[in-house]
Amino acid sequence: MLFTKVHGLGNDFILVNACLGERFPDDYATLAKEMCHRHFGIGADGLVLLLDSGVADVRMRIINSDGSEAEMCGNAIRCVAKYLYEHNIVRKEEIKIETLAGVIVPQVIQKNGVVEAIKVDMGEPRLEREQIPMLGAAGRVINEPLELDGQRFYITAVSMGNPHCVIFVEDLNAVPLQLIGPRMEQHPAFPKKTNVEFVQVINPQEVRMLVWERGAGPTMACGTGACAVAVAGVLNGLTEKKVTVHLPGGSLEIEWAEDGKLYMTGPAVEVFHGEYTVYKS
Ligand SMILES: N[C@@H](CCC[C@H](N)C(=O)O)C(=O)O
Repeated sequence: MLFTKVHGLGNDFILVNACLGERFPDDYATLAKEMCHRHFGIGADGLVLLLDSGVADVRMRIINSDGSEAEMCGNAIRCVAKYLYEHNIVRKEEIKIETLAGVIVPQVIQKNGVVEAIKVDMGEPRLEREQIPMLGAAGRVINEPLELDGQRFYITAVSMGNPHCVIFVEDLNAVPLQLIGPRMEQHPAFPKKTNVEFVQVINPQEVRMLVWERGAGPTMACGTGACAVAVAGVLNGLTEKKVTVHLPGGSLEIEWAEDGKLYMTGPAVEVFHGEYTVYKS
């Protein structure tokens, strides 16, 4: 099976293009777990499958390294757009990509004929509890207390198609991510589990963030997470609608625009191509 290894700010993926006739087993969950394994496989945070679409240029499926399927992935979709454009598979400056979170539209930004960045129309955030079914009553979840093993956290819940739990902290260096991340991910308040973002505000235009991803653990960056953080910052009166989000792997520019949509701009990198032999472990 031919694949391409890609990353967006160190959030890395194995991309398999089924539109090119590439064949792969039906059991995506096992395949993702095996291919993404850092020691027994290629190593990645997720497996990205490209398939034919009836409504867009291409369909993207994202399978986390634990085998679970996510609705959307911001870093992966930038990588997919660059891959489709540079390999002349979809040579359009605006590419329509079908995901479980709807059709997402990345735009290829070039400088002197070279793809410099990808700006993605990530759509509108979803804030109603009905869409993030948790904590009971109607309304939004903005800076609300949530108990976790006797500790109280103030959370803001934002869905970018996939669920995010944003927690603002005074000092990011003091956050025990490995300890709280997996427990918050699996907190019963989140029936579909959740991605968890810890955020320190530097100033109204800049934040630092750490992420524990649902189904993947700590990653170097999360595009949907950065969008959720931008929304949470505005809702909590902490940041402006245009914000730079600094992550362990680099920075993303996020804008919550007047049309209500989130726009995410950042890099995408193709690392290498390879051939994977499917085996039974
Ligand atoms: N890294 C991604 C998000 C990938 C999916 C996530 N782990 C989930 O299960 O929702 C991003 O860049 O958005």
